[in-house]
Amino acid sequence: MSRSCKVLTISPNPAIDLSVALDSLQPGTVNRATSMQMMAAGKGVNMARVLVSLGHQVTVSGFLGIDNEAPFIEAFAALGVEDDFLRLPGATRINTKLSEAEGRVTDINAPGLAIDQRSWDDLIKRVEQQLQSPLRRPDAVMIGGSLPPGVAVEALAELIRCIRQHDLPVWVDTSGDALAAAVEAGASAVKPNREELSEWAATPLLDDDATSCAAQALSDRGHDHGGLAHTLVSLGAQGVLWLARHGRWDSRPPEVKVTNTVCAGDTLFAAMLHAVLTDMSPEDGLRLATALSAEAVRHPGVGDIHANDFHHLLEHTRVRRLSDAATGGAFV
Ligand SMILES: O=P(O)(O)OC[C@H]1O[C@](O)(CO)[C@@H](O)[C@@H]1O
Repeated sequence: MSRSCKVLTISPNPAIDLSVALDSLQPGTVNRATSMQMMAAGKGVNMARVLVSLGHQVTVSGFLGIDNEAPFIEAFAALGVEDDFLRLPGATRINTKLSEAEGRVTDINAPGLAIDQRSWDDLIKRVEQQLQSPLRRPDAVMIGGSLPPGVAVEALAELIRCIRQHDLPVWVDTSGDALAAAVEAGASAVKPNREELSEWAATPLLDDDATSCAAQALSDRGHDHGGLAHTLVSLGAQGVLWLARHGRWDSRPPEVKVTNTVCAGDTLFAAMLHAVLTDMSPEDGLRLATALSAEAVRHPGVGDIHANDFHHLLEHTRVRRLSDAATGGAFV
């Protein structure tokens, strides 16, 4: 049993995910679903699920609308996490995920509840209270997802700087201007996928070398701002590229039947934080996170470490250490 840590996850813009399974999506026609499922979600909530399954004590925070908070309250009770979400009038957004039999997923993510400056200031105060409390102070903070309407990227930067001033690592999974702002504000780790990295680099990433160069540029930019100990690039079935201060690795999961990719990235990021907090070897940590993320794509929701064949997935996940100059070499 590895060490249990305290983690705070913050979801400025959580969501109820409506996962709709269909044989194949025919836009502009009536489509019949084969199944439907609703789940309290958003990146911070999903990451909390993974961290709890890996044995950590988690507090969840962010903003929830009081009109439809029930699925969140149920989920938090089932998980055994501390609920520190601020409540606001209105409803939390519903994000629709259309997953086709062949594994393609179409996301329709709503904008979310508008947040005013006062509410954002309240969130920062609430977070600071936890960071200052000797009993509740976390070992790390994760911030996940898009920014809700009314929240500018400068506000995210302020939150990150506040957490860094308390000398805590802050892992941020976001995209677009918010990703750039997070890096400049000193985020400790980020996890763009290829498209998000391409947007940050403002260039198409047509091959592995271009992806690797852009990841290095992002990592260097983070170092210049005193943060980014970890840059993780999630590459879907191709695996993960990981640039850390102490080396570079990549990984490749075994082939799995893809049913729903929605929570793969959240699973990967949270499992990597677990690996770092519990001092796993880089190879074992990246193998675990990659395998768990592969497990996640087989169904809606996050990866399940208790899946019957998880050991098989783990054994068939390849990890290799990369030299500083190259991406070649044999998988170990
Ligand atoms: O905040 P964003 O970028 O709209 O993403 C939210 C979505 O991301 C997820 O957390 C999956 O990564 C979904 O549960 C959720 O609907």
